[in-house]
Amino acid sequence: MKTFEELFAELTEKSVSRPEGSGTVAELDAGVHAIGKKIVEEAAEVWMASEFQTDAEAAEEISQLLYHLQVMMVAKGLTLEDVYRYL
Ligand SMILES: N=c1c2ncn([C@@H]3O[C@H](COP(=O)(O)OP(=O)(O)OP(=O)(O)O)[C@@H](O)[C@H]3O)c2ncn1[C@@H]1O[C@H](COP(=O)(O)O)[C@@H](O)[C@H]1O
Repeated sequence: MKTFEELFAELTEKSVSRPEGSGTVAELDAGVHAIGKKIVEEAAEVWMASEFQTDAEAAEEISQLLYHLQVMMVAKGLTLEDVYRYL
């Protein structure tokens, strides 16, 4: 179990250290366009799971959407504070 902040710190570190086999590194290398498509795909899965599947499945899809949003933040060089200031 990890928090939103802990995941962001992990992804930021991986974007620098670029460990072999990291899906995050591969996604960052694919670029903003590809990450954006992944976000749209995961958002649709959140909608479908929330409307038609179990709460646990909805929660899992939401976690995946949050992950891909964080990858976009790292790709754009945005910090948590850059986003939190609008919450
Ligand atoms: N939380 C996540 C996470 N959520 C979602 N995903 C990715 O997003 C994909 C979404 O799954 P789908 O159900 O859409 O499966 P899919 O369509 O078959 O996925 P693709 O083949 O299209 O990638 C997963 O296969 C993962 O590749 C994640 N990948 C990594 N993390 C965490 O990010 C950290 C860094 O991971 P690595 O960079 O892989 O080391 C670790 O703590 C991981 O637990």
